[in-house]
Amino acid sequence: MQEILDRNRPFAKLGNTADYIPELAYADPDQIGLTIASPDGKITSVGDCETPFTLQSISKVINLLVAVLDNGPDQVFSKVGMESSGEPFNSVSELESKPENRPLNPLINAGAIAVSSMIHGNNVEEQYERVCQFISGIIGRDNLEYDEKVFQSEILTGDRNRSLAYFMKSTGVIDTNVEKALELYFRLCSIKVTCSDLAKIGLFLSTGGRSQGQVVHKNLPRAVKISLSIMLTAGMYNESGETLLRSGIPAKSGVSGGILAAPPHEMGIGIIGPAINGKGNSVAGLKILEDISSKYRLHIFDK
Ligand SMILES: NC(=O)CC[C@H](N)C(=O)O
Repeated sequence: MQEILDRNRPFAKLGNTADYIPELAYADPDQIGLTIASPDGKITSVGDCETPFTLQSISKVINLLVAVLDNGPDQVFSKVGMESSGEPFNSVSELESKPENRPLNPLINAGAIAVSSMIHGNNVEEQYERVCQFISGIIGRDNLEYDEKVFQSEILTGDRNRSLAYFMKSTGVIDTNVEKALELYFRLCSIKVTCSDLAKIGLFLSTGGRSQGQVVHKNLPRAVKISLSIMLTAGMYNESGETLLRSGIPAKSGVSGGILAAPPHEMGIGIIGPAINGKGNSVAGLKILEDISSKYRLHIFDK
């Protein structure tokens, strides 16, 4: 693992920290960390895995799981599609051109905002707490919090997301209060995690939704299967096809530079590298994922 990390460290120089969310620009572009969680419970980390970062779009996977458990897949996918995307993650034109204006999938911004709005709860606080409890149950710590500065930064500058959300309200995809839906979405994107948290979530997904060997909700295996399928085809936005070719692992990126990966039945992987490329994916992180895939023969078509 150390060798893979060191070999790929220089790739960070080819990327930049996200600056469209101003607060994210302060991250250290040279931070690189990697954690693997094995099915026997062993957690192995190399590099800078202590510094927390915000979940950003990785939260979209969790939100999808909770929304599917809350509403059932039929209801969720009556509002949001399940296709992969050739457009940037915050594309407006794509949303406008789709039949019934349904977002293409739950992992692009429009789809994720719509999915968040379907999470049960009487108010944003309750919805947020339910998602946090879900994550806490997986990672085994209940002191989760969100980064207030990143959250405020997104609230202040998130007009592209706001326009996606208001458009979806106008077409009936969102049928709750738009500002509340956005507040929840931004809060969930701002939850602070570490590489080992991501690796534990990855392990949970790769084992079909088990925590300590137990399936904690009878509908989880189905919800996990749905999430992994969409991560495989759309988890890296308009770089998902190339990532599928190179790594072949269900994975989800975030603009803070995190990558969550879940090779089925194998392990959970958490990676951080805040220097991202133009498609919003960690440059060194993608390289590390590819090397791990080849080292441990994790490509789904290697089997
Ligand atoms: N790709 C991402 O991580 C995007 C998430 C970010 N919070 C946004 O909405 O723009």
